[in-house]
Amino acid sequence: MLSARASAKVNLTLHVHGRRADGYHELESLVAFAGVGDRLTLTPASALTLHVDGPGAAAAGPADANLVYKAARALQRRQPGLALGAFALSKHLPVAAGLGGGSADAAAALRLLANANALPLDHADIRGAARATGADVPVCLTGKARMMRGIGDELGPAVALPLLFAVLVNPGVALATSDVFRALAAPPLAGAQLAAAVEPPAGGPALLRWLLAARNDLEPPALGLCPQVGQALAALREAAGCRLARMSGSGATVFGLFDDCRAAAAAARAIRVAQPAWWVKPTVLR
Ligand SMILES: C[C@@](CO)(OP(=O)(O)O)[C@H](O)COP(=O)(O)OP(=O)(O)OC[C@H]1O[C@@H](n2ccc(N)nc2=O)[C@H](O)[C@@H]1O
Ligand SMILES: Nc1ncnc2c1ncn2[C@@H]1O[C@H](COP(=O)(O)OP(=O)(O)O)[C@@H](O)[C@H]1O
Repeated sequence: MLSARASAKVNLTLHVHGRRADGYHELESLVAFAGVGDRLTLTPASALTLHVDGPGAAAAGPADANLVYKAARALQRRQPGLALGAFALSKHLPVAAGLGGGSADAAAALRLLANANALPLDHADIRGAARATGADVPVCLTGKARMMRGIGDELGPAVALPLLFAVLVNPGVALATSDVFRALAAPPLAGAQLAAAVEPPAGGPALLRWLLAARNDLEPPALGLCPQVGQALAALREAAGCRLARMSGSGATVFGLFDDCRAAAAAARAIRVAQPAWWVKPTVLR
């Protein structure tokens, strides 16, 4: 049996440049990965199957619509002789949460299938299957912090982040990515003057200044659709030692960055006491 971690993705920044003719949006985002996630295993078998359990299993929807299947089928179309097998997904991340849980699961499926079939991860068919499965899957496949551009298909070099002590807070409301982009009502991309690609600075203080000067353009429309995003941001901002609080992706999960792991743990404890129904996780982003 092969096993892979599917780590939550956190968009430390997310700038939307505009809407393309096909409805997708070009963006620029510094993506990092958290120490919390789902777990996927693959046991050799002649047929492709998927069993889902864990606290998020029901919210993830029917197994046959799972992104694990979509990724496996996308790779099988490109590699007809692909050895498949029985997947088991332990679903812990909140669903439709801006943490890319489904994309992380799909990327984990591609990593396991690559391993089982002796395919290198940078094989054109693995990369093609990732792109065909979802905009966030290519970056999740790499699992390393980096800038993501285009609609998620253009990836910058891996970025060595300093230790980022964080708390992730999901206020228990599912937000569909497409609804948040629609509410943004971004201008068409055609004619937009795109600035040259920028890489984040190395080093803690410079990186924090750079992060503070950046934003998540999807936060205002998400706040309009889901006021609980504002409550979760306020809870983080009130916590001692919180340097930055921002929404990840299309929400509703927000993250706070803290001076050290004790401050992050204390903030997580206080938020859990005040909001026992929320999903609250202290973690390190890398
Ligand atoms: C916004 C981001 C930021 O990392 O994350 P999430 O909030 O979903 O985690 C991603 O770009 C989401 O990636 P992913 O969730 O894989 O998107 P997809 O399944 O391909 O697209 C879902 C829907 O989102 C919209 N969409 C997605 C990506 C993009 N660059 N422009 C878009 O307009 C489209 O309406 C699309 O139909
Ligand atoms: N393995 C999966 N985990 C979570 N959601 C999944 C999965 N497969 C398919 N989905 C569907 O994908 C949608 C987006 O889920 P998710 O990836 O959790 O969103 P987000 O990227 O906003 O965190 C959900 O509506 C869900 O029904």
